[in-house]
Amino acid sequence: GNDGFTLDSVRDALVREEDTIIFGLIERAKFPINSHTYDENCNKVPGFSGSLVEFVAKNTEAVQAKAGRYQNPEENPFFPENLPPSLVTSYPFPQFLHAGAASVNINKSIWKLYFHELLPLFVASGDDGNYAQTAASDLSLLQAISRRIHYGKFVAEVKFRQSPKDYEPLIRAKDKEGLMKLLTFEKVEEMVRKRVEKKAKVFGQNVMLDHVDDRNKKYKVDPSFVSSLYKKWLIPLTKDVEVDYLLRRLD
Ligand SMILES: C=C(O[C@@H]1C=C(C(=O)O)C=C[C@H]1O)C(=O)O
Repeated sequence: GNDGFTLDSVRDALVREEDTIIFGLIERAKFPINSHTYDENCNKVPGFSGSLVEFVAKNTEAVQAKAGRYQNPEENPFFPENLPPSLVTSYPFPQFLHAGAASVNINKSIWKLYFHELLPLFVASGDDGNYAQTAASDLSLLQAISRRIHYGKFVAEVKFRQSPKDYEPLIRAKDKEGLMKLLTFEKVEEMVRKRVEKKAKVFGQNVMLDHVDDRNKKYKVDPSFVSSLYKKWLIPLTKDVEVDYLLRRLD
């Protein structure tokens, strides 16, 4: 069977993940850039080589791995190297994806994209010393973004099962462009872009008790940044994951 996965259900999961991403952006934007978090020559941890954010991310992932986080095929670690095994009994997650799914992990590029391009676009300059808190909010936002993008595996599996006869020849021919075209729904993408801009306005407004604060509209993250984040990065990367997954689908 389909283990309850349908095109509607996977799209609903992506819609709900938008909330997590937008709240994650709002939470990270509470702090200024705090560049010492990312500089391996600052906040040195004895015995650890790397920046504070790497220290927090690797150690947090290790704890979460032991507690079973990566037993769920929706979750992909940023530092899979040397990750400890789960210490707990696994919940029987449905094995909906093809086995090749495990080798699709673009978190290294997501990590670089986030720190080099995205972060400076939505946080203020400055330093308030909250480096550990900053690293923790970076990681939870990165995890939400990564979950969204890698959910492309589920989207692709649903689409493949709906019309294998359309997908199989393109997969055999390794026709990436043809696959990209077949899995793309422009209308859906346009709705996503509009909805996340609206959510950024609703979630990021200042809530006043006795009046609507519409004189001095200042949102906690810029709604047009959120829509361009989806347009330029999150949607294209989700589709890249869909294509990568499909290319392995008949192995
Ligand atoms: C995720 C899907 O596949 C593609 C990617 C989309 C996205 O990343 O939001 C939206 C529509 C499709 O072009 C989908 O069809 O829902």
